[in-house]
Amino acid sequence: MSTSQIAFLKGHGTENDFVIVPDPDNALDLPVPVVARLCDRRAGIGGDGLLHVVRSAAHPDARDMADEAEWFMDYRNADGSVAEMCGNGVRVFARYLQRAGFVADGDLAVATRGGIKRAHIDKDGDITVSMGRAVLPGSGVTVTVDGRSWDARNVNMGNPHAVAFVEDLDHAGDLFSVPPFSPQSVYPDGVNIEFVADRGPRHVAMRVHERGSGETRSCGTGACAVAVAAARRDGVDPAQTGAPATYTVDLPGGTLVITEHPDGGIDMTGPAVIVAEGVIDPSWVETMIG
Ligand SMILES: N[C@@H](CCC[C@H](N)C(=O)O)C(=O)O
Repeated sequence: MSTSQIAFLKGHGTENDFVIVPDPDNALDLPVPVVARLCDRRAGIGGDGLLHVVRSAAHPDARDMADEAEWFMDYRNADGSVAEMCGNGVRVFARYLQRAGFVADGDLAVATRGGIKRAHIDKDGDITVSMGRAVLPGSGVTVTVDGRSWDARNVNMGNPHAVAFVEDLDHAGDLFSVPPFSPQSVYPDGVNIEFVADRGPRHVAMRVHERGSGETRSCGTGACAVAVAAARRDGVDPAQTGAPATYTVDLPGGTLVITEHPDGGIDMTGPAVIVAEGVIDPSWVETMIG
């Protein structure tokens, strides 16, 4: 990482919070320990993840998307690991670009490791992201927390999820102290785990334990996985009925509205807020990289 002044912002989407590091030319090296320290809530700035904002043409993982999407969301989890996609992250990323004057209100394409995602930005309102289709591999999985196990649905939203329906969200126990377990063979690269309880017709509540971040107050890809799993459990499949299905998903940090369309495409709508901006102390970075 260059040790000249490095700007950052802090933002969140339904309280899934991110350190945002604008770096259009991809000039910064962000090794795992530096990302982990920036996301550290006591020794760093603090966040569930980091959004490295880079022009697609300047990043090897996004160059082939540059014609369609000028900006690449280089997403990292709080432990510094790379993830394919972050739904709340795309909304906050779009809000940053709008606020910085890089894009106007309206429609925007964002390159991610999970492909190009299209966002629609209302000036001061919510942001809708077209998240693509869910893949539901047939295999059932088991989620175990603190000695208790639940059958779960395997759902891939570009990143892996295991969705378990529970009677009471408190049954998930203290996810902070006892990370949920799922079979390694099904998820060799780890998994995000959602616990879901019914709240009403097409209305659910969830808690999530995120790969690379622990329990967070919201997860956009997780909410999409939950909505699709709940729909199939309810016997609802827009591909069969030809009608879109909308589920309201309550999370500890807010509410997301998820619509699955007959072509399988999933839209996620929710807020995105920038709360602060500042400069990272270059001498602090030097102590990390020696
Ligand atoms: N919070 C995100 C998901 C972030 C990535 C995830 N932890 C993973 O490793 O797959 C969201 O809003 O989707």
